[in-house]
Order: sequence, then structure tokens, then C-alpha cells
Amino acid sequence: MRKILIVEDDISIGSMLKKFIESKDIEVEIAENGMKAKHISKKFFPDIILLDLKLPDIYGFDLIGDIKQYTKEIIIITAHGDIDDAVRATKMGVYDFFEKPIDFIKLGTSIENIYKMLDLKEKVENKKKNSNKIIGNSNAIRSLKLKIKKIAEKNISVLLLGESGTGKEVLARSIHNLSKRKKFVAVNCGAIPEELFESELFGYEKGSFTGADTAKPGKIEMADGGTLFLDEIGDLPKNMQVKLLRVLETKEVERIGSTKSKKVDIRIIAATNRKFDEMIKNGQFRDDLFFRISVIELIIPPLRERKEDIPELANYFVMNANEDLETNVKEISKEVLDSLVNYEWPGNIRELRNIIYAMVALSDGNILTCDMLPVKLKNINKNKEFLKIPLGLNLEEVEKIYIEETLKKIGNNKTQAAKMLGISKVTLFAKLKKWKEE
Ligand SMILES: Nc1ncnc2c1ncn2[C@@H]1O[C@H](COP(=O)(O)OP(=O)(O)OP(=O)(O)O)[C@@H](O)[C@H]1O
Repeated sequence: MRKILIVEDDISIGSMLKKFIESKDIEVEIAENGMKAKHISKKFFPDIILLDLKLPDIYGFDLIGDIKQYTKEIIIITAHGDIDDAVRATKMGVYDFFEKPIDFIKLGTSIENIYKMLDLKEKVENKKKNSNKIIGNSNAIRSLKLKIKKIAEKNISVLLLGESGTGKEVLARSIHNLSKRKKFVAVNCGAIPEELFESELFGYEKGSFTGADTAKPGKIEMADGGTLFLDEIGDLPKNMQVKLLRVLETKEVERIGSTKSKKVDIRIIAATNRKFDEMIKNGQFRDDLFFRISVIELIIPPLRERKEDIPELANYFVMNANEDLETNVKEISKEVLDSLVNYEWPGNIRELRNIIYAMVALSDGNILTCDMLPVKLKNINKNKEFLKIPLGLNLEEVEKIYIEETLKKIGNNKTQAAKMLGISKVTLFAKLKKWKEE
């Protein structure tokens, strides 16, 4: 059910507004002063707050900081509005501004527009949620899926390790979706300038520094009851590492400029593509924080080590691209699939996704063919070397020739050969020993 809170001390205007909005099938609550407005918004979580500026106990603008976090949009209604107020409202992110007497038709349109926008946002969110499906059936992915099912509901910190684009965020969101936690709040530590970290994570009170016009909760507080995903945690500055550790130990957070701390219940999922042991050795990352966040460590292997997932992923991205680009590609040609499987994917799944999207966008038929491949993939099959093996040999003899030729090609490096052949080093040694003894 849609919900609107009216903050208005004039009882007759309040009840007129209530009647008008209820006629649109929206649930309405009224608060006659600022204190009630804070109290009700915390429990009612209205989609929209209609806020009168002149209230008996507070000036409407000074209330916005306290109620903003409990609603999606604010509309201001005022008897004595001037240009300055309208400008201030826009700066504070208020959606619309109405002068009394209220033009109900215009107000109705404004409310409808907000709901149209919110519906669209929800659709995009849902789509995002669905895109958290973990595609792949390789041993590595199957085992990851099993593990996350086991740990999802337990309130333990998880550290995801893997190269860029391997799907760490997808995995983090899947863990969250399988848990009963409320919201998923993501922070990309690699994208925040150092001087903004503290306000981003901890929030601030109004007036705590120049430019802090309103109070703002930080990401930690916003994740209360939910999951806080700290992407690129290796980029967290040292002074923030100490502060984060304190939050995890005390389960309390304090906004900048506040003397009061607030209890928070968060589950941390962190991710990095950097090597923690080196960072700890160099003093770049605190080991006490590392132990706190890495109760469970999950390693996501690069795509080149689970090539059997490539066809399924490629088909999945063709389907997604069809939906997003309104195309109708039905198939990937065998040659294209061969090239995709033979490529090494330094950018992992993100790179695969981008290439498929580009190919779908370029195609004008219903099959993806080699001429649409980017140059780096076009000649990949041509560059492959082929080995002629005579017919009539038994499989073990074929295997022996193949392994010997592979070793020759890479300068007898047995570790690399085992990797290329997809067998363990022990197996490779055992085979070589057996053939030597024969
Ligand atoms: N197993 C998967 N199934 C389906 N799509 C996936 C999978 N893994 C990754 N993707 C897709 O690949 C892209 C990159 O994934 P994601 O952002 O999770 O990677 P990441 O490891 O967090 O990258 P970075 O380290 O750069 O932040 C996204 O578009 C995501 O939807």
C-alpha cells in the first residue's frame, strides 16, 4: 500500500489534504508538529512527506535532516514561500514546492509523477536483483554455491577474493539474498577520495563541518539490520581501518560531530583483488581488522580456470542483451564459441559480458558469427598450433605424445604444463615416472 505523511498544523488544511490523497487509494497519516512528524515517519516509513514550513515547534527546513532517511521524497507546502525558500528546497533535494492555497490538480500530478518514478526505480532494482543469479556449473562454482547456502544465514563476516570482474559483487549479493537481512548497502572503497571516507561511512551531524547543511547517516548506519558490502577493502585508508574495527568490536557507530553513539547490527561482506598477506607484511593493512573480516574466505577463480562455464555464461548474456537492447539473437555460432573458450579473459566475466553485448548490438541476424568478434578474439583459433597424431594409437599412447609435446613447447615447466593439461602436478609426475620406467 502506498503511504503519505502530511506534516501540517492547520487542522482544516490537513484534513482536506488527507481526503484528497486518500481518494487516490493512498494510506495517510497526519502529524501536527515536528516532534510527531519524527516519531510517525520512523514507524510509518511514508513514500512521500508533505511538509509545511511553519510548524509550532520547528521550522520545516530544520526538520528535513531528521525525517529524510525515513521517506523517499519530500514535497513542501507553505503559506509564505519566496524564491529563496524554493531555491533552498531544491538544494536540499526536495521534490516539489507548493504555495497555499494549494492547487490540488497540480499536487495530484506531482504525487503521481513521484509514484511513476518510484515504480521505475523498483523495476530497475528488481532487475538488478535478478542479475545476481550465479551462472556456471564448473566444480568451482558448484562448490561456491554450496558454501554460500551454508553460511548465508549465519551472521559471520565473509571475505571474497578474486581478480577484478570474477563476480565478487554478484556473490556478495547472493549471500545477502539468501540471508534474512533487510538491505544491501554497497561501498566501493576504491572509488572514495580519502578525505570523504569518514563522512561516507560514519555520516555527520548538521553543522559539524562547513557544508554540512543537514545531518546525514553514513553507510554503516544505513546498513543497520542488513549487509554492508565493502568492495575493494584493500583500499581502505589506515585511519579508517582503526575506526571500522572499533565499530565491529563495539557494534556502535558515531556520526561526525556527534557525542552519541548508535547501536548497529550489520553483517560485513568484504571483497578484494589484492594480496592481503603482502599488505599486512608491508603494514598497509591491520592484521586485527583482517582477522575480523575474514572469518570465512571464499576464493573465486578467474574465468580462464573454469572455461567450462563460458558457453552457459555467453548464452545467458545473449538473453540479457536481447532484453536490454530489444534484439532477437537466438544462437552463438560454433566458431564464436570456440574463440570464446580459447581466449584467456584477463577482464574475466565482466569482459565476456561486454563483448557479448557489443556483438549482440552489432548483429542484424539471429546468430552471432565470427565477423562480429573483436580483433583480439578474431585470430585466436588461427594462432593455435596443431599437433598431428597418427591414427591407430591407443589412448595412452596419444596422451603420452600430447604431454611430451606440451612439455617441449613450454620449456619443460611441469607446473605450467599440469595447469594447461588440467591435471594435478602429482598426476603429471606419476605419468612421466611410469613412462620412464616402461
Ligand atoms: N557467475 C556469474 N553469473 C552471471 N553473471 C556474472 C557472474 N559473475 C559475474 N557476473 C557479471 O559480471 C560482471 C562483473 O561482476 P562483479 O561486478 O560481481 O565482479 P567483481 O569481482 O565484483 O569486480 P570488481 O573486482 O572489479 O569490483 C557483472 O556484470 C556481473 O553481473
